[in-house]
Amino acid sequence: MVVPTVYAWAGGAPALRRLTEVFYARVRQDEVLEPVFRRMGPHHQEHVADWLGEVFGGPPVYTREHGGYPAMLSHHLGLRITEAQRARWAAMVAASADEAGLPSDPEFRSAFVAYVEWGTRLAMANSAEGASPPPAAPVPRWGWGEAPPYLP
Ligand code: HEM
Repeated sequence: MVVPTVYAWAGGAPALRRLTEVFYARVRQDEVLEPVFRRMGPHHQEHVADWLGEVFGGPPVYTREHGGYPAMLSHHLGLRITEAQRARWAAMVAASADEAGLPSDPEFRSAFVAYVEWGTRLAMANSAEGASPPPAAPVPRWGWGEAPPYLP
């Protein structure tokens, strides 16, 4: 049996759209994150959903329509994300996954939070003063890691 992508397991694009809708509604109410995202554009949450979809093995929509890795990187350069902001982002997206009805099985959540830990730490490092990350690279593709779903 073929193991599905994390993207398909999550519920595909509609599930990730629900996730970022819930997440950014919370961000707007959050004293730590609201100032960071005050000037986000009207399509920010859809673009982040498209990024996540591509990372988790879905179609390369972010690369095709929003500029791929170089664009994603450029949005974080110079933001000077603090550890408090990063940690809040990570905790809030995990909590939003519950409210958005993403799968709650151990395998999915393990893969999901592993990417979120990795991605938020990278975003923070790239956003630091004087950071010089590679300007071009492929979009990461995140799989199941050590614990894929058991499909007999
Ligand atoms: C896994 C972690 C993360 C992912 C997947 C992610 C994803 C993205 C993407 C795809 C964009 C560009 C949206 C577009 O094309 O319009 C973006 C922009 C942005 N991100 Fe992140 N991000 C992450 C972590 C963070 C963290 C931890 C912060 C701050 C606490 C942050 C703050 C921002 C801000 C403020 C923008 C908009 C900047 C602008 O308007 O140019 N991000 N993010």
